[in-house]
Amino acid sequence: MDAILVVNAGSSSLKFEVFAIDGPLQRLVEGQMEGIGTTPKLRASGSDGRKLLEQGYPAVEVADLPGATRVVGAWLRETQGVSLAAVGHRVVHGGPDYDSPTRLDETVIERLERFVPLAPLHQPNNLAPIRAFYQRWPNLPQVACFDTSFHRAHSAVADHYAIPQRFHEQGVRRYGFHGLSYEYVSGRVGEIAPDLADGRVIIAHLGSGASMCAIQDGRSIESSMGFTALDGLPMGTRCGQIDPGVLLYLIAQEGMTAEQVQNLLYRDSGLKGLSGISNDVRDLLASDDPRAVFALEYFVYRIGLYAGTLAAALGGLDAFVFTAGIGENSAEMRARISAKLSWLGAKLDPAANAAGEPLISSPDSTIALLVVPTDEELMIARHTLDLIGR
Ligand SMILES: Nc1ncnc2c1ncn2[C@@H]1O[C@H](COP(=O)(O)OP(=O)(O)O)[C@@H](O)[C@H]1O
Ligand SMILES: CC(=O)OP(=O)(O)O
Ligand SMILES: [Mg+2]
Repeated sequence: MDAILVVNAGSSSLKFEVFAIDGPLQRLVEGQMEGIGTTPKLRASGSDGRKLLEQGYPAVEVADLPGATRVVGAWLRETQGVSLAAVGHRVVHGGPDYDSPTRLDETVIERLERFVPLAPLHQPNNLAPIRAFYQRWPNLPQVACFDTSFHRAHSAVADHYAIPQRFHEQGVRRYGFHGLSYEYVSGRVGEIAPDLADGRVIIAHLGSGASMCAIQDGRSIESSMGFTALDGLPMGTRCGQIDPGVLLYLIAQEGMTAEQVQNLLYRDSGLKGLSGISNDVRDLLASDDPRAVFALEYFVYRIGLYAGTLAAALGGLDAFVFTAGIGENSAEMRARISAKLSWLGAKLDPAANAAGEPLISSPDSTIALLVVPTDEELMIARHTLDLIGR
């Protein structure tokens, strides 16, 4: 059977999904290789949730992402009887050049390498399986789908920092991320509530990485994230918006190196840094430690601030949409965030919120509140299929 493999590679895991393309796109398998380089374990399940595999591997066999790619590729071919027509990859940074999904070749891969410093936590991991597939199966079509593409039509004022223009020309721009998620969710909003398709909508992608996007007429006009996926909301381990003067202080007064600052801001900050307990909202909700309480209060407060900013960019607001791990699964967090939006006329329907229904606002709310599960992988599969002309 002809299929598309979708790959989303992180720092210690390789997530993948397989879609049949013989008829309409149909999800067949989803899985991930976790614990790469330490205690590798491959799990996979069918689209009905049925477990297909759970197997450990020696660390030497799956020492890195290329190793994980080979093991996953072999397992799919040998046991799942799929013949891959193409591989679609999530690539976090497309820089200034790539405003749409792109067929990968040597030249494109080389260009994407240049954006590694712009997304040090994501880009090298995204590129490793691309290279591994390219070496092993050079004729297999591969497509890069970028987190940044959906935001590339931002106005010049939204795309700039107030530093000399030459930096903008070098690529120091406010890109925005999570674009595949926003593209999918905004499409779903138009299906669920057609009157919102040309409305003013804020989508809050609240996962371990978190950002918010202002959408007008189905297009992104502003994002809480900028040059890198560090900006905007505080996240599991990332700081979010910070005065650049703090960085100068860390370097000049604390004598920190660039690498130390990078680790501090990407890995030891956010909810983890504030609470000293966990980066996981579930742990913080379950804790009565005042630091856990404070970290969540801070998170909700900052989401409220960005709602104001993005509503200003939109010149008003018709809907606020929750998505990703926290947004889809935590009624408690949705309730706390919605309370911060009451000045915008938001009123929650507690029963609908508890049920996680798509529409969770009450009839007298002046803005619609929605919960829309994201599906970045389906978006990648669709783009990949389009690009290989099937
Ligand atoms: N029931 C829940 N309540 C609160 N937070 C949750 C719940 N389920 C998942 N999360 C949060 O979602 C985060 C992961 O979101 P997800 O969108 O899967 O992130 P990513 O794809 O970036 O790894 C976890 O860190 C966790 O904090
Ligand atoms: C861009 C980004 O933050 O991605 P993730 O949420 O997957 O970390
Ligand atoms: Mg995610």
